[in-house]
Amino acid sequence: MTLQLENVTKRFGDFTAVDDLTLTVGEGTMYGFLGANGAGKTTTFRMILGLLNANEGKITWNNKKITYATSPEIGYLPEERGLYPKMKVEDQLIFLGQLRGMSKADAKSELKKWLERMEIPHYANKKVEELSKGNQQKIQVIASLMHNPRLLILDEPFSGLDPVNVEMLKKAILEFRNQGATIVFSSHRMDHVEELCEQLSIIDKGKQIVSGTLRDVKRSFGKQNVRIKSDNDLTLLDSIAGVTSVHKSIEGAVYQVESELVADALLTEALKAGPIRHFAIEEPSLQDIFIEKVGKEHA
Ligand SMILES: Nc1ncnc2c1ncn2[C@@H]1O[C@H](COP(=O)(O)OP(=O)(O)OP(=O)(O)O)[C@@H](O)[C@H]1O
Repeated sequence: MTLQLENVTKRFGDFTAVDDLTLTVGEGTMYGFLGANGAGKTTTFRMILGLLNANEGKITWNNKKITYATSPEIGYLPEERGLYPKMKVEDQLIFLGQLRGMSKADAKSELKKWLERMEIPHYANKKVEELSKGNQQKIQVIASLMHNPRLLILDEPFSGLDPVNVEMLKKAILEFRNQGATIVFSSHRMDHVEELCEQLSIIDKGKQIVSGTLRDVKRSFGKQNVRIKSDNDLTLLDSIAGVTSVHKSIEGAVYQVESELVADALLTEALKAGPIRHFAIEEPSLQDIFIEKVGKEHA
């Protein structure tokens, strides 16, 4: 059960929102789809779901085009709210479950399970508009998962959720992954992507600028971070050749470096200033990679 996008392009008039995008997401894979605001993520999701037609290229799920007939296999969590504010939670979820091919009885029993799992069973008979933003997001999450889809397209799934609910949702998504579902999700939270995704793409102005496994993306970035905790003045370290950026904090600083030789030079210089409390060479974070790649493209 593979999702495949081949040379997909979407134009709105003269404007190209998605430009020649190719990617493959295999069964049991969690795929991070990253990009700055307006990069083309939601447009891509809408094309995958058949809500928008691509101008060029081909999109297939399990070697077939996604159509209304495929809809029971697909769970889509849109970024914008897609619930009826005046409708009761239970009625809403039954309605949405039925649209995904569930019987009324199945929808009823599944929604009950999910409301309990998400720790909001007492909201079943409330109108959606009476719920907080985060709880509305949980209802939307339930609507996208309750029919047990095999392909999950999640647009900013953690948006508006508190840390406890973020963990609850991560656990649920991971269970789907472990049962072999194919999952694509967008997020502006790089730490979530780093924690959950084996593979990822970064798109910028519709173009794919990075793609691959998390490990390969980090390796090919080429730079590392050196973290030093010290109570001494480390200003002299900022100008060492090969230091490409510096982030200072109360505890010390993190230096992005081009090689381990530069890390040696930083250690030597830091010790000249006095004792240090911590020294570590770390792999770059996805946040570092995103900021450098997307930032450079914008420059
Ligand atoms: N129906 C439309 N008509 C014209 N332009 C559109 C339309 N839909 C999207 N766009 C444009 O296409 C670009 C990509 O938008 P899209 O919503 O896919 O970005 P995104 O990556 O999801 O952004 P965000 O992170 O802000 O949600 C934007 O410049 C947007 O203005």
